[in-house]
Amino acid sequence: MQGLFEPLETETREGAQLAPVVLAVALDQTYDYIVPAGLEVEPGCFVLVPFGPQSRIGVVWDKSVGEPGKPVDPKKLKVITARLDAPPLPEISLRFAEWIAKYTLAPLGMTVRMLMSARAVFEPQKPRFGVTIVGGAAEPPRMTPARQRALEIAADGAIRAKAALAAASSCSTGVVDGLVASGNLVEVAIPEKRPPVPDPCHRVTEFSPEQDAAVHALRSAVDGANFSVSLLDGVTGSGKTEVYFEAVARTLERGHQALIMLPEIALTDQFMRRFEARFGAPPVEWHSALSGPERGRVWKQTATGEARVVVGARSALFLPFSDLGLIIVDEEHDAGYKQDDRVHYQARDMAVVRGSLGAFPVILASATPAIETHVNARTGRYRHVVLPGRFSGASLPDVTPIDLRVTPPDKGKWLAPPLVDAITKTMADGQQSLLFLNRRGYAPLTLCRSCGHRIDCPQCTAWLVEHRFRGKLHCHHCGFSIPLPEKCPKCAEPGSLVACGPGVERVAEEVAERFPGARVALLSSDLIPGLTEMRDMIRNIEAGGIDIVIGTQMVAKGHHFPNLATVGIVDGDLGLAQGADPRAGERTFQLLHQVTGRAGRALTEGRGYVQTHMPEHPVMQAIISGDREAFLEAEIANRRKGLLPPYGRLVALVVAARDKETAQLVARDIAHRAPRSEKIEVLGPAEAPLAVIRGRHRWRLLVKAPREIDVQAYLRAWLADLPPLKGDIKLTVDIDPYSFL
Ligand SMILES: Nc1ncnc2c1ncn2[C@@H]1O[C@H](COP(=O)(O)OP(=O)(O)OP(=O)(O)O)[C@@H](O)[C@H]1O
Ligand SMILES: [Zn+2]
Repeated sequence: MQGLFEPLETETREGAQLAPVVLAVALDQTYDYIVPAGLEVEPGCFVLVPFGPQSRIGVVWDKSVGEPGKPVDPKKLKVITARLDAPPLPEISLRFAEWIAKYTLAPLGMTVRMLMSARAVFEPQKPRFGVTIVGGAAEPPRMTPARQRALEIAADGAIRAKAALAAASSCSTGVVDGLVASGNLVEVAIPEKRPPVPDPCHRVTEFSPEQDAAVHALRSAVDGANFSVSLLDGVTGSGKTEVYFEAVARTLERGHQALIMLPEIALTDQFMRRFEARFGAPPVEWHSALSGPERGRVWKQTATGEARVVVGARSALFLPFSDLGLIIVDEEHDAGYKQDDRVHYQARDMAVVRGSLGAFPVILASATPAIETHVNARTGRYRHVVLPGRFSGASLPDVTPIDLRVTPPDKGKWLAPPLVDAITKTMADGQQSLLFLNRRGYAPLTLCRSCGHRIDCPQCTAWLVEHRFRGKLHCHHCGFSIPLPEKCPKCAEPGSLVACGPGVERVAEEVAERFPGARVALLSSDLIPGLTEMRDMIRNIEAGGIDIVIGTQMVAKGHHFPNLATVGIVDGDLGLAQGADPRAGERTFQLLHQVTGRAGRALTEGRGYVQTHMPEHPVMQAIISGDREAFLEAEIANRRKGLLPPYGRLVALVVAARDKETAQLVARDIAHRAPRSEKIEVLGPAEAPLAVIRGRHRWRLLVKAPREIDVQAYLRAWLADLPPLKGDIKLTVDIDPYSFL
């Protein structure tokens, strides 16, 4: 790509060559810097520049961006300090950063910052040194058995770290040092490990006729060598992964890199193994559990093209791929693709943008596609590739509602008798059960029986959640925590506190009581120390070492547990109460459908049970009947009528301040200054449902615009005219919001 760059646009002022630079800070423009004589810079390369009193890293841009304001006095121009060693960003990364900044209204510097997500790349590299044998050297003057062993092992000519050689020859590193001193070994830099290369022809998968048609459609999208979006819409267990692997294979054959995005990369051990079985080598992983140096290595390997297939979380989209030719967004409906921090972007949508900028195909895969994606497939904007049945031939699980009004659980218990019976029977059959509750901890509320006090977070409008295993009360919004109190913090009555409602820990407690012989696994992100432990646990479940799995949403996604027969949803109504969220119904449907879809994937029969107080609710009806199409029709009709996405566009503005009145006044003032428009509605301000987070009071505005309106232009005009926000007041702009709290 770099060859396609236009020559750098530079001006000459008083003979100096200038380069526009974007700094990775919250500023929306380039700054001109003098390129010192003898230094070569090109667009995309990283430079160190003085900025105010500091030194900062910036990216040389290929044109000036933003309002440079008054021309800078040439005498005040500063000089680039140095060019950094990191590979330059390809041109497409610059265009991508600009696109996202424009779309999300984030400053360009902040989207550029996302392109620099591996700090190690920009730090001076300390090469690691190892030792290797010196051919033809004379025997060391003093030969010991230890020296002998070390030399025998080193004889193969490999480069090893000193410690590794010492360990292999059961001697101390002192022995190795001695051999370096005697000239028998020499210290050399250890070359960076190259990632193994996936082989598109490693294994030939036999496909069913239905799968084969889908494979064909996706392959031809790759062969089209142009931008297209395909929705791979297949029921749970239909083999979407195996099918899209063929698109990856084709991309590799054509010599391009591929990116597979997964919502929960920490849980993808199974996925990695399947990839390796298909391609003979693992993909390169990108996620938050990587160490700093690992991140640096992956970042570089995507730039050099050594990384052929990257599997990553949403931030993988910002890696500097030199020749990306395919993006797959698996579980494309997953709300985890929306980033609600700093730059508010929806990674699935930005993957589509990246594909269009790079003129290559994008594949969105899901068993429960987002309404937006469905509409795009129906209108023909996306290709619709369907896998209607499970690969194993098994049918989708039957889902039975358990009406909690009719058969409630015993007092102080959470599993209703029909669900308990189902688990008992499943255990007797030697099969697995899964209990799903999307709530971490033991109980969501701790109440004083004596004075009625509810223990809440001092900094947020939220109750503290009891985590009994860790003996703490926790705020899930700000991380605040206190040890479990023994008496009421308000009335000081000892022993008066009671836990209300269930979290997964409490369900686990009940399961242990009811099924004393069962082997139980509790999967909740806060209870598992790390990636390795998590992967071990998943493998154990897969291998049948567990009878009852209890988990939060981390068990809902993507797993394939062959022996799992029964899925019980402890609280089916949990996601439906999110008042203002237009996606609450859709999201609940997706989650419940995905969870029940874990059952009966390899066995002939799977069963799902949903505990609910409202079995007649349309979402419950859709889950129970399995009639996805009817549910979609109703949801799509609702969206159309309400001008909700994708028929209309939403933007959330959130004003936050330490002082409640200030937040409200500022929000009102902002609303008041909204430019008049016949077509655009500005709703609010209203106090946010989560009225206080981390001690900041929050007020929300919601902008509703028809699809065809350039809502960014409207917002830009509006925001440009606002008086500067004083003190600690913060305004967040969230285009296409997913959170309405
Ligand atoms: N053609 C095939 N040959 C062999 N095994 C297959 C084939 N297709 C699917 N499978 C197996 O069937 C199981 C389900 O496939 P897969 O996990 O790809 O489905 P999925 O559609 O991605 O499911 P979900 O949406 O529930 O995650 C896996 O164990 C997979 O290896
Ligand atoms: Zn809090």
